[in-house]
Amino acid sequence: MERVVVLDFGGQYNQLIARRVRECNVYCEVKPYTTPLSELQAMEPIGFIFTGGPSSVYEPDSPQVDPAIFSLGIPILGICYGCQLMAHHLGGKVSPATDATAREYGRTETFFDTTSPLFKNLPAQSITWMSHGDYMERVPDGFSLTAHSDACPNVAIADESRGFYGVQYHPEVNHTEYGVKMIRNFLYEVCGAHGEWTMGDYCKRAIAKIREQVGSGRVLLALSGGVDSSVAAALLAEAVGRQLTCVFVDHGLMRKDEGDEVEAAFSKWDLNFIRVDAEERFLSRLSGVTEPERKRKIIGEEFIRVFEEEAKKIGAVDFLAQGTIYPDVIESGLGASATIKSHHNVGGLPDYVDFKEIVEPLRMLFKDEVRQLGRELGLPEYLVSRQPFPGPGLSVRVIGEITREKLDILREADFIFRDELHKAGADASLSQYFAVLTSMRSVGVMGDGRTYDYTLALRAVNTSDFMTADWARIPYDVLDRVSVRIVNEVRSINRIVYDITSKPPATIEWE
Ligand SMILES: Nc1ncnc2c1ncn2[C@@H]1O[C@H](COP(=O)(O)OP(=O)(O)OP(=O)(O)O)[C@@H](O)[C@H]1O
Ligand SMILES: O=c1[nH]c(=O)c2[nH+]cn([C@@H]3O[C@H](COP(=O)(O)O)[C@@H](O)[C@H]3O)c2[nH]1
Ligand SMILES: NC(=O)CC[C@H](N)C(=O)O
Ligand SMILES: [Mg+2]
Repeated sequence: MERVVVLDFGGQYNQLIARRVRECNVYCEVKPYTTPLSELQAMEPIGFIFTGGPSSVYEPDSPQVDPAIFSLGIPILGICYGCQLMAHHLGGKVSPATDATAREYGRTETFFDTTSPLFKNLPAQSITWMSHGDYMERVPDGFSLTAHSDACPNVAIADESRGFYGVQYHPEVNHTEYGVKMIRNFLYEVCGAHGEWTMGDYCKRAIAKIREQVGSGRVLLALSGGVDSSVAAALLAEAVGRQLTCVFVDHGLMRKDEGDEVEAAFSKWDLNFIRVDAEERFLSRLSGVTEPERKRKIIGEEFIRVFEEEAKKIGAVDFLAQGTIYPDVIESGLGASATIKSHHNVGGLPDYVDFKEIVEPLRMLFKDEVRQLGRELGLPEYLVSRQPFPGPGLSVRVIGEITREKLDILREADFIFRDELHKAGADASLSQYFAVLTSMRSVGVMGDGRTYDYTLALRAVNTSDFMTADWARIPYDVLDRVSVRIVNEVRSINRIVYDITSKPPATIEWE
């Protein structure tokens, strides 16, 4: 299948670049810039995209590429740092911009040479989104200038004969008006893509691949009832039928009534389904643990131990399947980006796992692609469009030490928040919403008496990719109803706050 390799230099929007390419029906993968050239070549890409990144190419330890990449005859699109890197390697000069020259952040009116393949059929003037402090002082030989802004003469460069294109702005972000069209032009006009990446095709290929990997073996799927593992269940059931057993672990960190709801939903499917009550063992291992990464690692390990035990009971299970998706892999610290959180199913996995092989049929898909695949497989819309719920569950929503009592308080409060949002018809437009027990106490007054109780935080965000997010503007009267109900109906909470931070700088979950 035709593919593009996105070479990661540590930019914030790298996942977005990959998503945009896939939206244009071309498959792509993100690889760290340190990947050996031979490995990149073996992937037989039709094009490379070099991402942005925080470094400056002229610094001694800045990320570099094997210069031989420029002799492969494969087109390259460089974005920001990636553009500067290309210029630097091919004989141009990159320098820090002084105020007088071209340091640009944010929306920028930009002027394009529409005879360039990258800007074909686009307006000659539009808004781009910039974020750079360096600029190309000298453009390499063989390159022409194909865009400029008022502040900067060198906004885009091109060497059509070699298929090398560089842009100083970020075409992948929504603020760049025609960004996706420019990426599409690179793929179709420059790399000669045919657009082979569609969900229907992916579904067929994934089923064939699972059959080939698993043969007549038995598979245990870790099923949470969330979107990813439910889609994985449908896909695996299609591929290997009764060779599949789905194991749902009730770790005592679920939301109110969730365990029973998952069991009820999946008992109706034509599946081998097992619910394991593991509350006691998870809570006892988490007792006294306060550090978020430590909690995540414990949960990741305990999950695997439960799966191993269940596999022994079934007998002759060689394969452990999980609903891991691409952002789980990327966010767990692949490549040049920093590890923000260890996802229990990737970075949180213990060193030793007693299964012959792991099956992760969604490992290369983004969330919206998983939802699309679910629809392709005929899953009901309510299941496919649900808000995500993290594997470590409420353990990352009780700050610090987890106790049964705190979990119960949080479950009740979280239920009221979700219930009121649903009644107000506000839930469908939110990407994710939940309550957090901060474990902080403060003084209040109730029934003329002094209280010294917990502060609860409410969080609701909108996002398309969960990599960046904005806090949701929930109407005040809805927040008011939630607040009144929680302080009245849930004991031990006397103060409620609403989280108004975006991601970045915060993350969606509090731990
Ligand atoms: N309680 C659980 N029991 C069994 N497996 C689980 C449980 N929680 C998580 N997993 C496994 O870990 C994977 C990652 O969890 P994650 O929450 O990202 O996905 P999900 O629950 O399937 O979907 P969603 O992101 O929509 O919640 C799941 O796909 C599943 O394989
Ligand atoms: O399955 C999961 N295992 C985890 O360990 C995990 N941590 C965060 N999340 C979910 O990922 C999205 C981004 O979350 P953050 O902004 O908090 O990193 C949000 O949707 C979070 O709910 C997880 N999902
Ligand atoms: N966003 C980026 O890739 C920034 C690249 C480079 N460090 C600059 O500031 O110009
Ligand atoms: Mg989940």
